[in-house]
Amino acid sequence: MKNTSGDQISKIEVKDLNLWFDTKHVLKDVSIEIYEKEITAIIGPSGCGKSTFLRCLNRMNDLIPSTKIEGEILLDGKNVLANDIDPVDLRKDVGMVFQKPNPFPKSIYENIVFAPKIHGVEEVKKDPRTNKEKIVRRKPTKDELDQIVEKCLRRAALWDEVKDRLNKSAYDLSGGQQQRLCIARTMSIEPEVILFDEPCSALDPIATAKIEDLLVDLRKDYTVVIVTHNMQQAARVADRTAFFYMGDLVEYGPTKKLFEKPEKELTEQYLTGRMG
Ligand SMILES: Nc1ncnc2c1ncn2[C@@H]1O[C@H](COP(=O)(O)OP(=O)(O)OP(=O)(O)O)[C@@H](O)[C@H]1O
Repeated sequence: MKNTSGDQISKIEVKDLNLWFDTKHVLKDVSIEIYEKEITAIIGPSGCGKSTFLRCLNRMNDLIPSTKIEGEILLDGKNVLANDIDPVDLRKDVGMVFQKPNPFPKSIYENIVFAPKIHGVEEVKKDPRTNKEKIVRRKPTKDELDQIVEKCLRRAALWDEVKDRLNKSAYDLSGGQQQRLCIARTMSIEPEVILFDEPCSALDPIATAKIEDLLVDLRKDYTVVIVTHNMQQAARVADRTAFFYMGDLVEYGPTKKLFEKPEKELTEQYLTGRMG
C-alpha cells in the first residue's frame, strides 16, 4: 500500500528499543519501521532476540517479571508502551500466532467464536438526544457468530476441510489444520497486525507450504511480522527482512536485496552459513 507520493505507509515505528531480562541486555537500540500490508521477516541465530522483539510489539513480555524496556513502539503513531495502553486492547489490534499450534480444547466453532463472544461486535448507533453516531460493542447474535466462523475459516483456507465438522474437537485436526485454525481464531476479532513466531517449525513441508501461501494472501488485508529460523521461508514470503545478531538489528531492507547483496559482513556470514 502506498500513499499519494508512492511511498510505503509505516504501520509500526520502533525507536531506540532496549530490553533487559534482569541484567541481561537482550535488545539493543533497535529502530525499525514496519510497513503496512507487507510481510516483514525477522531472522538471525538462536538467542539473538527475534522472539523477544516480536513479543514487544503486542507487549507479551509484560508477562515476564523483571523485564525492563525503554524506547518507543508507535502503532499508527501511538506508543504502545505507554502506561495508559491496555495490553489486552492492544492484542485485539495486534494478534499473535505461536510456534506450536495451540487451539483451545473446544470445538472448531467454539475456537473461532471465543474472542468475539468476550469482546462483542461493534455497532454504529445514533444517540437520539445528540443525533451523533457512536460505536458501541454488544453481544453478537448466533447468525453473526456463524458468519464470523465461516468468514475466518475461509480466510484461513480451512473452511472446505472442516465445514461439515464444526462441532468436532479442534484436537481432531492435523497439526497444519490446527495452525490454520489458530490463524482463523486470531482473525476473529479483526486485528490489523498479525505476529507469527516460527509458525511452521512444528509442521511438515506440505503443511508449511499451505501456511506460506496463506501468509502471502493475508498480506492483502494485514500487516504481517514473522520470526523464522528458515531463511528460505523468509526469502519466499517476506517483502522485507531484518537480520538480528546478539540483540542488535544488523541489517534491514527489501528481502531480495538483503539476500543477494547484503551490505554488512555479518549478514553475509550468516546467510552463507559461515557464522559459528
Ligand atoms: N523469560 C526470559 N527470561 C530470561 N531470559 C530470557 C527469557 N526469554 C528469553 N531470554 C533470553 O533472551 C535472549 C533472546 O531470546 P529470544 O527467545 O528472543 O531469542 P530468539 O532469537 O528468538 O531465539 P530462538 O531462535 O532460539 O527462538 C536469549 O539469550 C534468551 O535466553
